[in-house]
Parts: sequence; C-alpha cells; structure tokens
Amino acid sequence: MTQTSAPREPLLEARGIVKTYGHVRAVRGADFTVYPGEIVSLIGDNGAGKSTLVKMLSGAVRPDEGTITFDGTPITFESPQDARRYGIETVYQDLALAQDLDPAANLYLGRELRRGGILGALGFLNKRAMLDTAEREMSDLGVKLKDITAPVAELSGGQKQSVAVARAAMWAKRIIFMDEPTAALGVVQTKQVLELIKRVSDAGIAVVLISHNMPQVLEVSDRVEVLRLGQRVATFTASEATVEDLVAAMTSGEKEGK
Ligand SMILES: Nc1ncnc2c1ncn2[C@@H]1O[C@H](COP(=O)(O)OP(=O)(O)OP(=O)(O)O)[C@@H](O)[C@H]1O
Repeated sequence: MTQTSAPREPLLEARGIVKTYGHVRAVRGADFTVYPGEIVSLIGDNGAGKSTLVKMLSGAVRPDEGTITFDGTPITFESPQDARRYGIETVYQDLALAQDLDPAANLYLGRELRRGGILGALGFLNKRAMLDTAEREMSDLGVKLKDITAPVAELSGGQKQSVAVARAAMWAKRIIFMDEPTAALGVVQTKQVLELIKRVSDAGIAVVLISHNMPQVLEVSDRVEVLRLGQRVATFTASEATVEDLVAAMTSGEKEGK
C-alpha cells in the first residue's frame, strides 16, 4: 500500500477484523487506521462493511477476529460505554436524540449533572449548569439555535444533526465516528455540519466519517480509506486524489491508493 501519511503513530489501528452474521461475511479481515486529530473518511459501496466496521471500532459490536490497538496498546471494547472511557464517541445515523427534551438535556443524556448535597442525593438535576455548559459548547462549535430550550423534535434535520455532533464533541477526547452525518441534509445544512466537523478536528479530536458523497469526502477529509467486500483495498491522501480515483478503488478493488 502506498505511504499516505507522515511517519506519526496511529491513534487507533485495526488489523484483520472479521465479523460474520450467519452466512454473511460482513467484514473479512479489514484494516483501518486513524491518526490523532485527522479527518478520515471511510468509503465503499453499499454493503462493503463500513457501518459494521465502525460499530466494532466504537464498541457496539464485538469482532470475531482481529486486533485493535489504541495509543499503541491492544484493547477490547466491551460496549460503547467502554469505548467512551477511551474518549471515543459515535454519532449514529438515527442520531439517538431524545425528541421531547431540549438540546441541553440531550447533550447530557445519560450523564446528567446532579446537584450536590441533599438535593443531589434526591436526584435533582442541575439544569442551570447543564444549560450554561450546553450553550457554551454549542456556541464554541458555531451551532446556532433560536431557542435552546425548545424540544429537539422542533428542530430542522440539520439542527438535530448539529446537536448530535455537539454532544459527541462535548464528551469525545480522542475520536468521533460519524455514520453518514449529512446524508439527509440540504446544501446549507450540510455546509454547516461540515464546518462543525472541521471545528471538532481543529480542537484535536480525530473524526471518522462514513460517506457516499465523494466530492464532500475530498473536501472535508485529510485521508480516505476504501473498503471493498469487507477489506481495506486502498488509502488516499485526500488532497492528492480525485473522485475518479476513489470510485475506481471502490469498484475495482485495486490494492493501491495514490
Ligand atoms: N446485524 C446484521 N445481521 C446480518 N447481516 C448484517 C448485519 N449488519 C450488517 N449485515 C450485513 O453485512 C454486510 C455489510 O453491511 P454494512 O451495513 O456494514 O455495510 P455498509 O458498507 O455500511 O453499507 P451501506 O453503505 O449500504 O450502509 C451487508 O451484507 C449487510 O447486509
């Protein structure tokens, strides 16, 4: 495989990952590499195994075979919560937002701040502190919402996506995985979410994107990794690749990147 990156140590490295569902070989010995702070896109045709691979790298699914190293140490993620302890967050396609709750409550979903003292013991939530931090977090990321206290159900698709990304950014220390973050969005909303992703990366957090939008992949990524039939078949430095290069690797399974 062609060398596409400076000689730095990977943050996360997967080798020979296998996942079989019954007779379906979803992932067949895939490799994958993430370097610190980079934006890397994972591309491949429908059914290439992208979502399954990301689920294994973020703790949602256990691989049948293969090794994952994080900061050079072999690890096994037992669950998404386990991966979170390593600073890894995931934005799934369904976003996993609580529609009845406002953005601040969603940012803290499952990790609510409770008041100290007797009120804390009684389980009262510290709503003021959550709202303040959520507002600061979203403003740092450039997420603009007219009413931060309105239920998420009332937001547009792009705003919902931004809340889901902001939540991941608030908790992620090292990597955010995003499964098709702009698939359902219009042009303006897509631009906003891509800007948000760049800000997250500027803050030193690596971002892994699954995307089918090749021009977008080249625009936003530092590197691109190509999966075909459950295996990595190429890697590219985004600034040196064309849409044609990516499509050729996805469809012909050429072993070499550019
Ligand atoms: N839970 C499951 N049970 C059975 N088969 C599965 C399961 N998850 C994935 N698969 C199969 O594994 C293969 C890879 O699926 P996966 O969703 O990882 O591909 P993908 O590259 O993300 O595809 P797409 O671009 O269409 O989302 C497919 O054949 C899919 O049907």
